[in-house]
Amino acid sequence: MAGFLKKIFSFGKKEVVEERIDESAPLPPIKWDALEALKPAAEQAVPEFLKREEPRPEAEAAPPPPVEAEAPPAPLPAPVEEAEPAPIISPEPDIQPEPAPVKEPETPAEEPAPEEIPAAPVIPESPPEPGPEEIPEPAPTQPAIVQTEGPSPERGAAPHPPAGTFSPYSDGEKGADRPAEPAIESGKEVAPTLTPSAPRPSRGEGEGERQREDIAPAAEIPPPIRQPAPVEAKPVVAGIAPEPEAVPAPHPPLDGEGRREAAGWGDSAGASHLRASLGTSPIEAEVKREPVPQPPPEPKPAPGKVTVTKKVEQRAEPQKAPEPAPKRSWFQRMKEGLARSSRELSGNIAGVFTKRKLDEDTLQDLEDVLIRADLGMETALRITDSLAASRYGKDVSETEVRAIMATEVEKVLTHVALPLELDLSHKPHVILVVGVNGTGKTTTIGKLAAKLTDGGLSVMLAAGDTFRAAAIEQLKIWGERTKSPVIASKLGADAAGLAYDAFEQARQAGSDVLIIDTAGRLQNKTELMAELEKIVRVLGKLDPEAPHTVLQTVDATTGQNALNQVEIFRNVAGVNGLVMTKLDGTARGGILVAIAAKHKLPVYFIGVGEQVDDLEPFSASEFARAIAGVA
Ligand SMILES: Nc1nc2c(ncn2[C@@H]2O[C@H](COP(=O)(O)OP(=O)(O)OP(=O)(O)O)[C@@H](O)[C@H]2O)c(=O)[nH]1
Repeated sequence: MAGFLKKIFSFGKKEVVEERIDESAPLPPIKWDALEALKPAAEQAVPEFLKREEPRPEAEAAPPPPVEAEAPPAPLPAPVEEAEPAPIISPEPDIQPEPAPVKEPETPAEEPAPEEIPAAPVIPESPPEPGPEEIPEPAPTQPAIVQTEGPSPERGAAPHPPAGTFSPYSDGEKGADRPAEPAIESGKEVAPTLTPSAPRPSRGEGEGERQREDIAPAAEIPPPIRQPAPVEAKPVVAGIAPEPEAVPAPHPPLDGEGRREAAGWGDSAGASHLRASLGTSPIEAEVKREPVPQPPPEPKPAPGKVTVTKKVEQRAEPQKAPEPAPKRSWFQRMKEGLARSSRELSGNIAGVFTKRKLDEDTLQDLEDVLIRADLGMETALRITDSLAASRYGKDVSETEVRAIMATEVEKVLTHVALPLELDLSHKPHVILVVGVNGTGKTTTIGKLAAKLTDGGLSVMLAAGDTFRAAAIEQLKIWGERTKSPVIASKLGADAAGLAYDAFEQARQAGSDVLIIDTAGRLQNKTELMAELEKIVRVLGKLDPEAPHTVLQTVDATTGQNALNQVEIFRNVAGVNGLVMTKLDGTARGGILVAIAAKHKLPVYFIGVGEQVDDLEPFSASEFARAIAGVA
């Protein structure tokens, strides 16, 4: 370098002296303060920078060129779209400038990311490299990933790591599919899924969206800031890294899969094609892992006993069937059925003898009470006479009156409380059952058949109630239950003819007993009663003594009308025995005493329920105590 001339002006002497500066001499220190003072504000050198920056906002035309040069990936939108018809690529350019580092926290599980960051630089070519380092298998995987990313021309334009890694990943398989594998192209599913805008929504759901969000702010960040880009690659890398099955990366695969599903790829054949063609089996593995639905938590065994085999199983506690309430005895049922009658009677008796000595008036009052209880005039007089004989003129308690009543009622009933006797010299012994509608004929037949069959007798049933189809079916049911053959005919058939046929068949079958049901009828219905008379007459043709037993069912709740019923049926059909039914209900049991006293007909059974074993032999004492309210 030439020497530096320094001119010194001497205003006094006007001498010009040229001194040659010694180059070797050290430069004097610059006095900045002095310079600043000397220079006018307009001449400041610093403004140059300011000027450069200011113009940017005004006319960015100037800056653009450098920007493009620096970050070609960003402006790529246009080229990207041209290169790839897929809409997926177009959005990518916007995303490239991502400042991913900020979002990374979203993918927490990816701790390895920081370590892999250094690998990021390699990413542009093969982003998944970090993965391979960790896992030996990655070799095949990397290429797959590369292809995926490769399709984005963005890379070619700009080696920017983030852009490259992102675009391929976001579009994922799609991008890779198209360019890389013909198989994919052939796949019908692939094309449709890629073309539609599906990828966008998928991104929104998946990683792509995150990246966008992250990127948006970063887009304006100057180039130097982009350096963190490699960091951005982390998520991508993480997503890819999991490809090797060994990598347990959780989140990234989710994104990938989410995209697939959103785009309609799912596990479809298209997806499989992609995998096969790309050889990204690891990715498959990842995708499969994540989607695997978590099995619903097994219900906790309830407190109690459990069985431990392969797993803990609740031991089903044997459901104890509710134990049927112990069946009350027939007497208890009868007693309860007669309770209303008994309470009413006892109350009335107590009312008669309250603070009163036994005299004619009290005896008359008692007689009225007993008659109103359906016991009948005869039975009432027996009771009052008995009471007067022993207690006349004395104080009498209600309890004493009830005791005397029980005794007298029993005396009345004892003569009728007889067991049913069957003369088996007659084959069959024919039992004709008659009664008013609904008094319990068919039910009583069933119960009786059960008793007889249980006793070893062969029984045949005849459905003589040809007026009601239900009655025929009802008897058949009883026949099945008691294993007794049932003779029946068409509805409306002649009942007498049926009875005759049944008798013959029973004879031929050698049955011990033939029980013939008849239609219910009111005793005042002359026609029906005539039919009943005809039945009896027809049976007598086969055996003059048949029917051997004529049972009349009497509803214990009927009241005084029962007396008339028995009267008529006895005259028409020759009733020679009674069955008092429904004594378990709200019975007016007193009528039984009246019937017994008047007609002196044997009472063979009482009905105390609807079940097969609810037919009990009649007991005078029990009935008397029950109706008198004596324990
Ligand atoms: N509580 C109770 N119900 C009875 C008893 N006997 C019969 N029944 C019921 O009374 C109803 C009439 O009984 P059935 O046997 O059909 O009377 P039925 O005399 O044959 O009737 P018809 O054929 O219409 O004349 C049915 O619901 C029976 O279950 C009994 O002793 N106690």
